[in-house]
Amino acid sequence: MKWAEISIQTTHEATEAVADIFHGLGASGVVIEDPELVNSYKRSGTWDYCDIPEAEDDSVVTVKAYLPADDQLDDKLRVFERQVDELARHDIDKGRGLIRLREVREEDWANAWKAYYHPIRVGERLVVKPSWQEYPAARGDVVVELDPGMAFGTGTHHTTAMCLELLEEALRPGDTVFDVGTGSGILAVAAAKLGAGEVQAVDNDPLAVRIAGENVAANGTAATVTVSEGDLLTGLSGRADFIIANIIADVIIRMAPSVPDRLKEGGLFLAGGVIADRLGDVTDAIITAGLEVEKVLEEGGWASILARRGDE
Ligand SMILES: C[S@@+](CC[C@H](N)C(=O)[O-])C[C@H]1O[C@@H](n2cnc3c(N)ncnc32)[C@H](O)[C@@H]1O
Repeated sequence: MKWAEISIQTTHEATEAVADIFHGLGASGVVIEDPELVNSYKRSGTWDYCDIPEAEDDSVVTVKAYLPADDQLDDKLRVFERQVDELARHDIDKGRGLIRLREVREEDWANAWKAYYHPIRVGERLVVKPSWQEYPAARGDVVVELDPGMAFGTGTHHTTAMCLELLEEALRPGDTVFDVGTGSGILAVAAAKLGAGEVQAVDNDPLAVRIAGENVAANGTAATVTVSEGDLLTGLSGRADFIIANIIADVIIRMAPSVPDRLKEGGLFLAGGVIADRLGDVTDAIITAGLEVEKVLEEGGWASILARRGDE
């Protein structure tokens, strides 16, 4: 089968929205090439090997997707261009917006994203590594082995990394955790490995549910983590000590009012996926819902918020 690789040069801010547009067009794979992340990992020395050259302008992110090169391709391209232009209506800057098209063989793209994925250390103890790479674990390391496939969440994105850091810092052994928008399952698996007693993970994308289930099993955490398809907190049972939602600002704002009722007294809410410009809106929504903001992390234009439900 012939495939078309469509790539667009865009901004950090527009990356997720562009990836969503590609997914909406039925893309079988979306690859995000973020030179800022690559450069920061190369400089930090956490990658043992990397054949990606250092980028001169690390503000330009390339998002690539793969679509069948069939008679619907032209129509899909037109829809893609229109939807990217419409991002401006949501105050999202598409940046250069340069779109390229090339034909590729299936075997080329199926593994394209792997070049960008190496073991990384997050926080004090967590190490996230792809299954095909060896990592000699040091004493005390908590290793999460992860093949994200086409689901979001390798740990290299700022939002995931900050959530992992805050999770490691604040999770208590035995906690019940809800992971809303689990993607690859990375935070759910990390929570289980950090000692959570029970993790209920949910995503509204069936592909993510399948991939998260595979990662949960591959990490030997299936006794602790359940993964199901669902919208936000609906479908999750009981109350949690720790609710994580690494999604996007608008979705967090939408779910905030229902969070306190689903948290035990003193429980924590960790919200990620918030672009820095929307931090104020999201913290307002969290405070209005009745939670106390305890900590905010900001990195690479993204923010994560840790908030607590006080005692009654
Ligand atoms: C940015 S990814 C985060 C993935 C992973 N938790 C991480 O931290 O890397 C957000 C995920 O939220 C899911 N999502 C978006 N809206 C949702 C909703 N209303 N209910 C459940 N999941 C949702 C998406 O499908 C996607 O997998």
